[in-house]
Amino acid sequence: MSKLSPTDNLFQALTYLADTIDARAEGQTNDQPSYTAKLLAAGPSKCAKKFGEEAVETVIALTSETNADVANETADLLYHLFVALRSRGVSLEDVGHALAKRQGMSGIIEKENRPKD
Ligand SMILES: N=c1c2ncn([C@@H]3O[C@H](COP(=O)(O)OP(=O)(O)OP(=O)(O)O)[C@@H](O)[C@H]3O)c2ncn1[C@@H]1O[C@H](COP(=O)(O)O)[C@@H](O)[C@H]1O
Repeated sequence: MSKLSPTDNLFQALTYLADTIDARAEGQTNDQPSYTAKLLAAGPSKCAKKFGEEAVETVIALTSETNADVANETADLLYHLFVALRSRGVSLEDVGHALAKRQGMSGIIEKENRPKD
């Protein structure tokens, strides 16, 4: 079997994480207490708050900590984002569609073409 590229690893890790969060949301555990289930049970506002806390920790790492710290904080951030999305019923496919619509479009031109208030 051919070796996975770093991109394949990231994709597989994100897919595995999303599937695990889905499983916890559906009550599947591995006979250990589940942090994901606890967070989801607390509701979307709590999930959003935790995501915000992790975002601040990621900003601090980006501005003043090591690259290894940045990678770890980013992993926390992605986990909490996925849980927050699940708590709101927004799927990764929904996010994928939003990203696909933007492909090939300059961010500067998109901003210039936004409806004016
Ligand atoms: N990637 C993660 C992950 N990243 C961070 N965390 C947890 O997020 C929590 C954040 O830490 P905090 O100190 O902010 O949490 P806290 O103080 O308990 O939070 P509050 O009191 O504010 O609610 C810690 O308990 C971390 O272990 C994660 N918990 C789970 N996962 C993944 O989700 C899978 C399922 O986890 P369980 O749902 O726990 O089985 C795991 O196998 C992992 O793959």
